[in-house]
Amino acid sequence: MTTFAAPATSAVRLTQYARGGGCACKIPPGELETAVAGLIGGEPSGAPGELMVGLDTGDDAAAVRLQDGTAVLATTDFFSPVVDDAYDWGRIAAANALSDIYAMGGSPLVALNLLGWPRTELAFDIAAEVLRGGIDVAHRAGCHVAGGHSVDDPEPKYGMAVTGVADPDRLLRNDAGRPGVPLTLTKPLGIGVLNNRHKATGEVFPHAVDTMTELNREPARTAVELGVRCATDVTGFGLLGHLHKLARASGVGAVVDAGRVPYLDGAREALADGYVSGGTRRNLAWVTPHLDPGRADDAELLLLADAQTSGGLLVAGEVPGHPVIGELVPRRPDGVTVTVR
Ligand SMILES: Nc1ncnc2c1ncn2[C@@H]1O[C@H](COP(=O)(O)OP(=O)(O)OP(=O)(O)O)[C@@H](O)[C@H]1O
Ligand SMILES: [Mg+2]
Repeated sequence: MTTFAAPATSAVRLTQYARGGGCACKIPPGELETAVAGLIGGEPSGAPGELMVGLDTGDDAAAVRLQDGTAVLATTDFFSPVVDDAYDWGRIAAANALSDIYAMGGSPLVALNLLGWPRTELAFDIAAEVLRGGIDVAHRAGCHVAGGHSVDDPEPKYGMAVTGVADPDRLLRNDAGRPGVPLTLTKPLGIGVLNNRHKATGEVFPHAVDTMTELNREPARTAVELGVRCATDVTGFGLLGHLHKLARASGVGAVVDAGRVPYLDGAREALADGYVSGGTRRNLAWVTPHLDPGRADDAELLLLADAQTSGGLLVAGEVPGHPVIGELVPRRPDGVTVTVR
């Protein structure tokens, strides 16, 4: 029998096992789009449902309309440790995976765990804590957890594949934005810089953990009830990256009022102290050719591009109780999709 010299749960700093962390470890948006470009197009013959949302718009989840008038949603997300605490990491990863279902206007139905674990380096009871966190959040969302898949992996990874349902006529799509509509953001930014500081120093930011474990269920439900048709969630590509994707898919432009964007306490200090992830810098570089920065300086732009993990919804419409941070406008002929003012 193999014996492990793995440290006890409380002694382990899980973020030290991750090269990146959370959604900041996503493949950069430009590289991802190049990699999946060849997958766009072909349709299977005899499929029992109609593909309403597929790869071409890079939306949050796939949507298939069944003949009974239901849309089935499918999405998956997993990443390396974003915080040191195993239970919190599990909760954050599950809230993040479920978020793509909410970002489409749906309700999660059943989730499967996806786990990568360095089994000779980290005790499996730590993985059990991660899974416990995930299940607790899924159950809070009213979602079954009914299986999964686990592999030996040099870097720990956790997430879920989630199936949900939605009304096909009331989806929140990322390509349904229209000029003149206000933009609402339902969680403050700054998760990326605080997580980066946590990884570097071990300081714990409970308010960031609270934000990341909060479900996007209520604002999504409210948006659907109010007749909103366009939204996405703000994750690894940052507000600027996800807004660029939404504006591009919708064929519109977008304006961000930088002074109205909310930030978590400590975010500006973390940025000033240099805790910026490579993912955030890549986000800004990717968006820059399509960005009119106005008078925003580099620090402001880095915060707006900060790679979020389990961030809020970016809704093309008003959601009571959450700040309006800009609006959609007509498309600009010069290729700029996002203007900061
Ligand atoms: N390996 C892959 N094969 C096919 N499609 C992929 C692959 N990786 C990502 N995609 C697709 O690319 C698009 C963008 O992915 P991305 O992960 O940024 O969006 P997302 O699912 O909204 O995730 P999140 O909200 O967690 O950032 C999605 O439509 C996704 O399904
Ligand atoms: Mg998403």
